[in-house]
Amino acid sequence: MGDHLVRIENVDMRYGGEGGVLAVSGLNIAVEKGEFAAVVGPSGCGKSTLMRLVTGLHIPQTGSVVVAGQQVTKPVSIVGMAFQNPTMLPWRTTLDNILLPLEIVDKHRKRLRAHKAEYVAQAERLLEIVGLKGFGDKFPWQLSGGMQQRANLCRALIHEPELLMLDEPFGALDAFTREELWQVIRDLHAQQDVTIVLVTHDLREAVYLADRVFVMSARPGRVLHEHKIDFPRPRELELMYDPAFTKKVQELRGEIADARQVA
Ligand SMILES: Nc1ncnc2c1ncn2[C@@H]1O[C@H](COP(=O)(O)OP(=O)(O)OP(=O)(O)O)[C@@H](O)[C@H]1O
Repeated sequence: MGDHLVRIENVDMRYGGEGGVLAVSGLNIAVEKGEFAAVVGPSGCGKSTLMRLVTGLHIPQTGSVVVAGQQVTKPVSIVGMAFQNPTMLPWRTTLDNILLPLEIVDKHRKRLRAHKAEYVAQAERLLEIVGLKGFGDKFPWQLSGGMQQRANLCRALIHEPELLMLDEPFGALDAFTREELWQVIRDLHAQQDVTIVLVTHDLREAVYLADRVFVMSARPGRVLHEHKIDFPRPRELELMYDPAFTKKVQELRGEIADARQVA
């Protein structure tokens, strides 16, 4: 069914060679093109390992990882990534930080030289979507934590990746800023034609943003439950007061509590 951008089948991933830590085992995950998927689970269940598998930073010992129809055997260039702590270079302006991935990826480097104005316009368009219009010439240290995370999202999207992987990107922010950024990422997803996989501990975040939520078991991680989240879009923050929303969050909380007990 559907057209899968990410398909993980029967994957085992062990750290430190034979006899090492089995991080995930029998992992199966399929994410459709254009979908917003969230992955939740107990601490240490292998969520970050999953990110590394999809981006090709780890190659599994068993099973297969296919992204955009290609078996993953090395780092994947159609992926954008954003992590909890944005690492902006302090000596570069925000705009130049956003353009950085283009200087690193071979394919874009030549294009960047020839079409700089186009890419600058694209960066400015992204800055506008995330609410940072006019901040491109500021240095990262002149921005608040939430603003840096907004810029970080622009940087992850500048090369127009088909897939955006987000590893707890809002974890370090206060509750209000986090909610603001949920709306930013919701709008980016709606406007950019990008598939998103979000790894998070925050169940409200998962249910508010995602079309599909995967619940992982304790280590070795595998998917215990998969939920389709059907709340219509665009979703407003008020949705979180809806009894159906709370019910879904509680259902997930119960499943994770059970998964922890098995550990
Ligand atoms: N380089 C490594 N060497 C050995 N074990 C590792 C390594 N990286 C991760 N692990 C182990 O593999 C398991 C999964 O790690 P991973 O970082 O993927 O979990 P996680 O779900 O992201 O954790 P958390 O929820 O705490 O962020 C953990 O139990 C961890 O101890």
